[in-house]
Amino acid sequence: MVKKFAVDLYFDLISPYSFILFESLLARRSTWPMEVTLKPVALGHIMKASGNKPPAFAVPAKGPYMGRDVTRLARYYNIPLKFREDFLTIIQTKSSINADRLICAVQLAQPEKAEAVARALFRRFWVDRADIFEEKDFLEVLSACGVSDPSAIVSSISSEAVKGKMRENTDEAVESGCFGAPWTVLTLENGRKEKFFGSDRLHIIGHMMGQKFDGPLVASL
Ligand SMILES: N[C@@H](CCC(=O)N[C@@H](CS)C(=O)NCC(=O)O)C(=O)O
Repeated sequence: MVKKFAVDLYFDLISPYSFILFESLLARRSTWPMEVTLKPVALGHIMKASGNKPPAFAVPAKGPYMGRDVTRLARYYNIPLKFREDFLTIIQTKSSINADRLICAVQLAQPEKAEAVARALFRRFWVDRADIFEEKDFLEVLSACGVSDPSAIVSSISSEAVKGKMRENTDEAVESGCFGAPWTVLTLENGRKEKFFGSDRLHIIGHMMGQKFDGPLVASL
């Protein structure tokens, strides 16, 4: 049996580049020998802990660039992401932490549904331009994904177990040198860990596993 590489994908739903890597990396599981573990994190905390700032606040020109760049990337990967014009307002007024915690809650209670829930949340926010901030948003997503007992899962978002899982992912990312999202940690055969910032290092991740990057993705979305 081919040995699989362990790949930890740290992401925040509020990050459009995280959505791009979520889809483009996961789609390659059918050809690359890897086991991907999804690790939702609190990007705001990572920014603070690493002394970073959201790019558009650090350098105003990065805001409009990001909109164009993300749109171009999404088109390249055939991901129906639509960059939101209200993105800067949203990151100043809302938090995705509960939506990220919702993924952790599903991972703890019904792990086989966690990837579908993460995808549904990404799509809801970045494709349908709907909210992922309130209990009603979460209930809709969980029901659509066939998660059983959605109300109990939503209530568990504020439990110590779920909050602790998010904290653990976030601290682990920061300790590994993370300063933004997405962040990927690939464990090589000799145990060495290679770390990657961004969705634009996919070809190098594949290369380090001895795999060829086969270009744009025909998404099954
Ligand atoms: N070049 C990267 C950009 C990723 C990126 O800008 N991520 C944002 C969050 S959406 C971030 O954490 N930025 C921190 C930074 O640029 O230092 C890519 O293509 O994925």
